[in-house]
Amino acid sequence: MKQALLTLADGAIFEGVSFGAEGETVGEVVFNTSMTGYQEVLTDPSYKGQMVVMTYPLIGNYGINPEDVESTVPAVEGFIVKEASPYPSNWRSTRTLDSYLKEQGVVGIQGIDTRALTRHLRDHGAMEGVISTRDLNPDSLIAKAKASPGLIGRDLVKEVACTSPYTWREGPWQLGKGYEGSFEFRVSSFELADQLALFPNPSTLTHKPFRVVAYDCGIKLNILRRLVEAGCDVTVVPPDTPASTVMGLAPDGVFVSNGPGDPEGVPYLIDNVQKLIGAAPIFGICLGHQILGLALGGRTYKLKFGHHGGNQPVKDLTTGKVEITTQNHGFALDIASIPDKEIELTHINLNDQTVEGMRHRRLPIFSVQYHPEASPGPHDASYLFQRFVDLMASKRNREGAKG
Ligand SMILES: NC(=O)CC[C@H](N)C(=O)O
Repeated sequence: MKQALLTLADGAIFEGVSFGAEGETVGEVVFNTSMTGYQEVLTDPSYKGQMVVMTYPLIGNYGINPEDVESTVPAVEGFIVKEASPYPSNWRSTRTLDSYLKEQGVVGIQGIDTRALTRHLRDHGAMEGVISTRDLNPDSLIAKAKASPGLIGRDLVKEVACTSPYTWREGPWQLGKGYEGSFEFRVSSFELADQLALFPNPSTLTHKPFRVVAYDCGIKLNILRRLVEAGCDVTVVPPDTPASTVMGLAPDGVFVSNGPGDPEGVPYLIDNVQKLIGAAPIFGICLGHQILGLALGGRTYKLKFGHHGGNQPVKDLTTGKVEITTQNHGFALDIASIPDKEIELTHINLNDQTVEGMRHRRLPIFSVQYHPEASPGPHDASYLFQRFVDLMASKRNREGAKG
């Protein structure tokens, strides 16, 4: 067993054992309270720049399968667990967590007191850390953690977002069937010919499916699958795609995805979304919600340790219902800072009363800070995909009535 060290920027030291890849890695350390779903956590692109400590003490017990990923490669900078199970037991498992992390080059550490680490992060806030199997000198590692760049102001979106557009037609996973439909990767420019290839013939456009253009800031695959399930034909575009190009695709609606890091680090996307306000129905999830808030002239700020896990209680103020939600964010929106007084708070977090959702009273715009696509986690918030479709349908009906 090879020794590994985790140090935090404030001088805290945790001694453990290497698992996954050997080496050295730096990132902001955050804790995730999901009991299962470690594959989805590892591959959620929003974790770029961060290392995750799982609070559940046994991780890896149902192994790794090729289907439960939220992007093709892991995004986490490092993985921290109490105990990594070497004996997975599940009919879908094809390998161990340890061998997967080794193959993917993700540095992990196990055998540390993850409860103590989590309490430390709760008390002192999420902070930079280093895991190393190479350098076991605590002072040198603490210095490296202190010197690391952190998340504030950095554009991590460009490291995980697509660089050319593609269409997506695959629906959610079903027992006995797997994923429905096929995912088509299309590298194209936005010339007119491509637009016609990307979307059905204009004469059929008044019927389903709804044409959605999704800004990819590191989009989780299950969001795309849930949009398809709700009746959308999705074209995914890079975050620097100009608003005029998006409108040139004549979308029924625009989606703005989750993504890593500080929302203020992606000013070009804020600018694009600002130009789309009032032009098309818009739905934002997580980073997309924060970007929408910034585009509306509001402000975002960093939470002390954020919300990461599948057990966050949220109240929908429009229905009075409480839902248990999946979350993964370290920044939040200050809704009071939005000058447009037509913006309404729709969802709050019942643990700390922070903003979890908003909508515009007149325009077809809404967003949530949490993850209705779950993956991993509860499905209580699936209705939000239907809300998006309903907004697009009523816009179509209005336009149909006019025409
Ligand atoms: N999942 C996300 O989209 C995260 C949004 C943003 N990076 C945050 O940490 O708040």
